[in-house]
Amino acid sequence: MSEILNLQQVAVNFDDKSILSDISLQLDSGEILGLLGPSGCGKTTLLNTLAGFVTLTDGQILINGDMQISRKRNIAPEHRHIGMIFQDYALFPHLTVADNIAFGISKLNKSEQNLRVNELLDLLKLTEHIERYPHQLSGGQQQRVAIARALAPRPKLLLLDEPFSNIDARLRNELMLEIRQLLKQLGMTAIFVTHNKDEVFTFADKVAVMHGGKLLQLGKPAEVCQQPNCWQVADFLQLGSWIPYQLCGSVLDTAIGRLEDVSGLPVNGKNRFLLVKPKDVEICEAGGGGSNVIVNHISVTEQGYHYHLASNGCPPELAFDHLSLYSPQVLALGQSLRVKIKPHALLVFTKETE
Ligand SMILES: Nc1ncnc2c1ncn2[C@@H]1O[C@H](COP(=O)(O)OP(=O)(O)OP(=O)(O)O)[C@@H](O)[C@H]1O
Repeated sequence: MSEILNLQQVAVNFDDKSILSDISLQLDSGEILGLLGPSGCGKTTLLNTLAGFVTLTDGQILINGDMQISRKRNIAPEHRHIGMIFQDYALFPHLTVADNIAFGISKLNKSEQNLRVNELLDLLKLTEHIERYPHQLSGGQQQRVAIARALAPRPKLLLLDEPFSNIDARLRNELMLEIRQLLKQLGMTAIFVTHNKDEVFTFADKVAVMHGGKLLQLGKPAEVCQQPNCWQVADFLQLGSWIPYQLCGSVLDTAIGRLEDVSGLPVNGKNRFLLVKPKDVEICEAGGGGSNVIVNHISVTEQGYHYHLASNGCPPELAFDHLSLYSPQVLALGQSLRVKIKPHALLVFTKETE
């Protein structure tokens, strides 16, 4: 597979304030990258920098192996061969579906324009709406028009800023799968921004998790989920609950039990937390000792009951107030019980607390 995009130590400042720093990533032809991170971490700024709406402060961007962009060598957005789809689709309200799609290809002769528009109408199942205006379309149909418009100039790379945020939750999954299939069919390379980790796992081949203007981790969704490389990634992806621990030699103590022979962990100190995935917590059979947690919230989910547990009767330095447990077992609010951690696949981080 050929490389379409290569970012090397990209940095962007606004008014001398660092917004993006040291961003390096590569994307091969046909790959879909999901850019994930908390609000304000710089996702949209990164898309705008790639599209050419924001100027680089440092580093370089290489598009399709031959277009080199740096602070000294800027290339105008219209010459970058990049298509962009905005969160609100930004369709022209006074143009029909066909004219919206043809907007970026006005330099082609009329018959070529018509050929391309018709191809895209067909591909995106919009043919019956050809004469409609944006306000006469549903959110999903407007999104398809925006995609068709961005694809019309045959870009090398497609950028999508929160493409599913305006879509009804019930339709979202269906639409995501449909658009993913379409991009794959076209062999299109794409980067999309989202806050929603579930979207990334449905739509992306690769995930990039950002925080504070930096790229923290880049990898396949399953890799990032199973091996987050720092607490911010684990925290943002809500991979589990954080509980404090103390380490004494190779014995790790928590409010819900002791784990033996855990060698190679960071030495004891402040702000040491164990990431406990819900599947790694189990309820002890009766007679397994006194209670160590209390149920302080219950919700119903497709996977059974979701309980929030708080520690009960442990030293203050090991206390926690939120441990997730999914179970088909019926427990009452305020009920005390005993749980333990299954001693495998432990993830331990130094988590900075406010
Ligand atoms: N034109 C600008 N001038 C100055 N600061 C800006 C400008 N645009 C964005 N910022 C700042 O840059 C930071 C990153 O913003 P950006 O919109 O890229 O984040 P984001 O991750 O896309 O956020 P969200 O998920 O909320 O859309 C924020 O602190 C924002 O206030």
